[in-house]
Amino acid sequence: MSPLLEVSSLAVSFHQYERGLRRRTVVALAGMDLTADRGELVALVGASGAGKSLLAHAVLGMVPPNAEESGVVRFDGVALDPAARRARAGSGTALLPQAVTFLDPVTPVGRQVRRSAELARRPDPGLSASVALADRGLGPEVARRHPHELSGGMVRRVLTAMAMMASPALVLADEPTPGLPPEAVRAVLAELRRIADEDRAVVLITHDLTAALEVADRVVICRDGRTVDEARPADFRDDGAALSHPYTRALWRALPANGFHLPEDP
Ligand SMILES: Nc1ncnc2c1ncn2[C@@H]1O[C@H](COP(=O)(O)OP(=O)(O)OP(=O)(O)O)[C@@H](O)[C@H]1O
Ligand code: NI
Repeated sequence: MSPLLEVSSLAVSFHQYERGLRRRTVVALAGMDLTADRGELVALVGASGAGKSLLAHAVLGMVPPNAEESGVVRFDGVALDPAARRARAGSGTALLPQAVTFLDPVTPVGRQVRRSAELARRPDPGLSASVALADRGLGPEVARRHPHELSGGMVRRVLTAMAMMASPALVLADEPTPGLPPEAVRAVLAELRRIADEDRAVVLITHDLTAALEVADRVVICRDGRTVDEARPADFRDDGAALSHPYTRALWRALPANGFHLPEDP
């Protein structure tokens, strides 16, 4: 059976005009491959600029207008063009965004979660919003607050409550952990794991290989707009001898706990 999400040879380039009419093409994604099935948490790991967020935006059918896309994105074995992928966004596919800027700064968060419940056509949006927040340890007092009155961990929980309102089959979490204290990081990862265990597919985009290894079923490694390797968390151990790709080994050995070897080290 086909996996829920299958991205094959996805490429994205940007056309930029510089100094008058000279056109320059920047290849941002040069061949990304990724699958994620229901019940699976797949970590997409790679350095800054590797193309992780762009891949997520392409899956949502939302690459910027000056971009040109090629490759295939399938859902349940059916290739969907960007417009069809956009039609799924917010319902079948949810993005768990990186930033608090996704929230409206002047509206209490409870109202914003309620708005998501309305968009998801929940029969009782107010009740759905309270339950979704309460499930995440956020009571009515927190629902009345504005985004700037919440901790980073609380903001993540509000964003998750909003993203999950439509009961999406696929969740794309773009860097959900930076800037959070360790216990909030653990809570975010545990919630993503729970979401996958509810028979949804989760793609966790992160720089944080250590965090990814704690919860992922598979780790997909990308570099310079390409998928270079895929490994199982169990392969990341000792000196990395079980990892087949040199770049993956280098990422593993560069972790502080493994001695900070520079990627050039043998
Ligand atoms: N609108 C755009 N116009 C031109 N280039 C872009 C645009 N958006 C992204 N890029 C380029 O695409 C490449 C991939 O960017 P992307 O944001 O996907 O990286 P990333 O892996 O998510 O990095 P980070 O970990 O820093 O978030 C980068 O080289 C970036 O400069
Ligand atoms: Ni990114």
